[in-house]
This record gives sequence, C-alpha cells and structure tokens, in this order.
Amino acid sequence: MSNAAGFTLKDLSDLSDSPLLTLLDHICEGSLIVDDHARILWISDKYRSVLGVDPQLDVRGMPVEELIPNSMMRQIVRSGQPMLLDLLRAHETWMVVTRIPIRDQFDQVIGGIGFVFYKDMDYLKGFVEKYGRLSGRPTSAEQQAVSLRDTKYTFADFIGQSEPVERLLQRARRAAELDTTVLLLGETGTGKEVLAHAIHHASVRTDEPFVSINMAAVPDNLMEAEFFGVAPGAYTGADRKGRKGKIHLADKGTLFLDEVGDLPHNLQSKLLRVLQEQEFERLGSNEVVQVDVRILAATSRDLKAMVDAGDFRADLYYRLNVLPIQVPPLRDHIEDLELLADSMIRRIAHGLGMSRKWLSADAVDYLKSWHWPGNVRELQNTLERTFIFAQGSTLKADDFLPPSPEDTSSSSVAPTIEPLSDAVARAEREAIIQALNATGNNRSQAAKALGISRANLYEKMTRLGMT
Ligand SMILES: Nc1ncnc2c1ncn2[C@@H]1O[C@H](COP(=O)(O)OP(=O)(O)OP(=O)(O)O)[C@@H](O)[C@H]1O
Repeated sequence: MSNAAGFTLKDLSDLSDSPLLTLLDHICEGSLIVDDHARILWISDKYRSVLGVDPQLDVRGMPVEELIPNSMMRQIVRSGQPMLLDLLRAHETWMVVTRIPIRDQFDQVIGGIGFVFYKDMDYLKGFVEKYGRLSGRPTSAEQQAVSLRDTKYTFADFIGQSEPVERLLQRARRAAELDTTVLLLGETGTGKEVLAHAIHHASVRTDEPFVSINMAAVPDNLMEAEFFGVAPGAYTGADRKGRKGKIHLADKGTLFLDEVGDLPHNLQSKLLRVLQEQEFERLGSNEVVQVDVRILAATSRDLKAMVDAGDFRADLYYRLNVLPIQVPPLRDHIEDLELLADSMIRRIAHGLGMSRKWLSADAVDYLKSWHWPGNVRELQNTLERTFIFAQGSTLKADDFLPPSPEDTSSSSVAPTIEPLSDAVARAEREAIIQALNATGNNRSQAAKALGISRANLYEKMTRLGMT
C-alpha cells in the first residue's frame, strides 16, 4: 500500500489485496472501496453476506446506493471529510461504521473506503450507558434505540441524481445546518416526509426527538389534546392522569407538522404562539410550558391561495414560510426513475423474501412515459404490484398495467385482465388521487367529494399505501 497522501487510481483498485486491508477486514464485519463517483470498486465477501448480496453478483461499477441505500460514501468522496464513527442502517440492522476518503498526490479525493465494525447495536449498549453517565445525562440503551428509530430516513435515502434533485438536496442540506423553520412544498408522494426526517437527522438536534403529527390523520376534535397535551385531572377516563402533547415530546428536538394546510382554524393561532414564543398551555391548565422546538412543516396544498381565500392565517403562513423548499414532482425529474425503481425493487424483493428482479429497458421507457400524479409513492405501489405478479426475473413493459388515460402521454400496451381485488384497489387509488387533485389536496373536501368520512379516506389511503 502506498502512502495515504499519495494514492493513485491503480493503488485504489489494488488496495483490496493489501495485507493491511485483509487484516482489517478480518477483524471487522466487512469493508468496501468506492471510486470518486461513489461507484463500487470492491466489496469484501463478509460485507456481501451482511447485506445479503448474491456472492456471484458483479457489483463493480454500481453506484454504492444500489447496494446500500443509506450509504454516506458519496458524501465522503464529495466532501473529502472522513466519518470516523457513524451508524448505518442497512438490511434492517444498525451497524457501526467508519468511512475515510482516499486522496492522490495532488490531494484530490479519488475514492473512499468504508468499514463495518459492529453489525449489532447491542455492542453499543454498554458504551452508550457509559457515555450517558459521563456526560451527566441519565440515559439508557432503550432510550437510544427509541430515538434512533425516530428518524427513519437520512439524505442518502432520498434517491435521485438529476439536476432538480441535486438542487433540492443542496437547499435541504443548507436548511439542516440552519436551525430555522422550514416549509416543504410539493405534490403528494414527492418525498417531503423523507426530507423532513433527513433534515432533522443532519441537524444539530439529531440526538433529540423527532416527533411528527399529521394534521390530515387526526380528527379535529382530538387535535388540540394531541398537540398540547392534557393536564392531570382535566378529564376523566384515559386522560385522567394527564399526558404530554407532541409539542412537549419534541422539546429540544424537531416537530414535523405534516399536511399543515389541514390545521383547523382554531389551532392556527395557538401554533403561531408556539412558533413565536416557544410556549403553550396544556388543555385544562393555565400553567405556561416553555419549549425549545424546531418546526418543519409540509403541505401539498397551495398555502398562499388558502391565505388569499381566508382559510389559513397570513401571519402563521409567513412564520412557516421562512425557508420554503419546493420538492419537484416525479415527472420533472423523470431521469431519476430508473435509479428510484432499481432501489425500490431491491427493497421489495428483500421485504417479500424473494430474489431480485430487473427492469427491462422497454419497461423503463414505458414507465418514463407515464404522468405519475401520485409521484414516487405511486411508482413504489406500481412496482410492488407488478413485482408480485410478474413471472421470471425481468419486469417487462407489458407486465405493467397501463395507467388510466389521463395519467399517461402514450401507451401502446394492450389492457390485461387483473384480479378483482387489484382492480378495486386501483380504482379506489385513482378516485382518491383525482379527488385530491381536484381539491388542491384538501383531504376534508376530497373525502366529502368521494362521499366518505375523512377518517375513512385516511384509512383507505393507509391501506393502499398512499400515506
Ligand atoms: N426521492 C425519493 N427517494 C426515495 N424514496 C422516495 C423519494 N421520494 C419519495 N419516496 C418514497 O415515496 C413514498 C412517499 O414519500 P413521502 O411520504 O415522503 O411523500 P410526501 O411528499 O410526504 O407525501 P404526502 O404529501 O402525501 O404526505 C415513501 O415511501 C418514500 O420513501
């Protein structure tokens, strides 16, 4: 192995044969080397087995995220900064990893190397307890496990390399650095929730709670208690002992207000107070509770139009709109479809315990011609449905049921007979998307137009994988 300050590309490729790497790979759970574009140059057999990757699969040249969706190796080679100790979630387990950039004699990053030291968080229990005691903070491995679960996604989970996505991620990363209110705007299924998690994960509050509340999912009459909590003795029954609201639970961390456009009018002024004063009162109490909460909000509705129509308080809108981030619909970064589909197919196969399938080139072209009103979520649902029914290891264009005529710009595939339950689910999904589009994503109005209750609409959307 050459001096770490003077690697060449050839050294990088040969690194896997070096005695030091062999030794390190022996004592750790796996290692991998990528080039300066985060493409895999080499992966150890141990790492393959940790990730459940077929030993025969040729992974050389693959973007690292194809194998490890949460990988941060791309950030390492881009930033040139090592991550000496980090947690990586892959294959349903948390692993302790180290990532180091490799530079050439001109100090240019030419690749990176990553090691998995532990593939089981249990190793960390003692360490975390010890750290908690040393830092004077009472903590427990259980608490750590809960807070780790709180953010499901990091920036590495937001897939896409197109220009609009690169621009979006740049803005979102910047937002993560600033401790300010962020408003995520964009159509349904575009990944706003993924970004909210990622922003929290990359912020200074990452070790504190990430608490989310979906305005569209909570019935209006329960929203206030859900938000502000209930003082002891305020009510009989389950709330007799009182309980903390989401704002309180998010203290020192981040509160994610999903579908903020659905916030009932009477709570808008109370939320404004939280934003301005960082204080609130529990239901049934006059005692003022002080909090330190960062607000991230998201909506697929046109908030400005709601303000103009008098449906949303202007002062709250301006408080939320400090750093707006527009998330593009899938049709505006359709060049990412293949990458997205590839990663989703891998996840679907893993979730179903089935072997992986591949998208044929004609299937990619066909899917790119769709309009995708339900965006990435709709792509995910389409792939899931098709994956289950398709024969063989390749998903071809005619394995995909054609979208409804208004959802596509061109379709040359003949209609296929499908199981009745699928046809019903598809019809329900399409009717819901149409109702949401027609009402500017107002779920109350959409439910009304569909002749069902809002709770019933939400239940259907959950069942159909639309939330
Ligand atoms: N760029 C992306 N990369 C990977 N997965 C994505 C991406 N965008 C969306 N998804 C996936 O699509 C689904 C929907 O994403 P998400 O819930 O974040 O959308 P949303 O914009 O918050 O939708 P809604 O407004 O309906 O709540 C999730 O399963 C998410 O993992």
